[in-house]
Amino acid sequence: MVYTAESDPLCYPGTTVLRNKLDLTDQSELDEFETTMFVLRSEEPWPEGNLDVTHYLALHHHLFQDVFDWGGEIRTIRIGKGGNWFCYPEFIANELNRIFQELARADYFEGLTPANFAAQAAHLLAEINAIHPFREGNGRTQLTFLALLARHVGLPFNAEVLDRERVIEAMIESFAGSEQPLATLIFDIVTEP
Ligand SMILES: Nc1ncnc2c1ncn2[C@@H]1O[C@H](COP(=O)(O)OP(=O)(O)OP(=O)(O)O)[C@@H](O)[C@H]1O
Repeated sequence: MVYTAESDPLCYPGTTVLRNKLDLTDQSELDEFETTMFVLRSEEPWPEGNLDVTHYLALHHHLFQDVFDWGGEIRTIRIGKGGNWFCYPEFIANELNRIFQELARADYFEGLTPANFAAQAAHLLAEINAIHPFREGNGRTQLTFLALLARHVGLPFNAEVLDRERVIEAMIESFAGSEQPLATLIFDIVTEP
């Protein structure tokens, strides 16, 4: 996805194409490579972990290890999308720790009704999106982590509900302070069709 970014050492000079392991300098070729590898890696078993920051970073590393050298690493430049600036890099580690401590304190959403799970998971995802820890691959890591959480609490994860436009709209609304569309989307994902 195209970002508002400062001059970016992770890109090939004079372009907005991220340096990658195949040295593809054409954005559409990189997109295709990224998608292929993401799909392959997401069909493999995901890294084991404790639903904490380390686990979240390991998940991103797993999904993007074939494409970028910095899979699982926190970004170091400021980025935004559509006029929304995400967390400044110097605060990302602390913010991630804070939000994942909240998740632990909430017992990883165990034992909640689907509606309550959806509301709490919407808040978690909205926070993680506002932090946007990685230079790329945030949306896909968010949704993979949501699938992990649903599995952890024994709820289904109906991936066919994931309409791209609906996800992005709900995320943008959550950034603006309204988490309800995201909660409704997650409710639809974790309840049987
Ligand atoms: N204007 C915006 N404000 C806040 N969040 C946004 C905005 N536009 C998109 N997003 C969210 O940012 C995330 C996408 O981030 P990023 O591009 O790093 O992830 P990706 O996995 O590479 O891409 P995608 O999720 O689009 O496949 C998604 O959760 C998306 O909903």
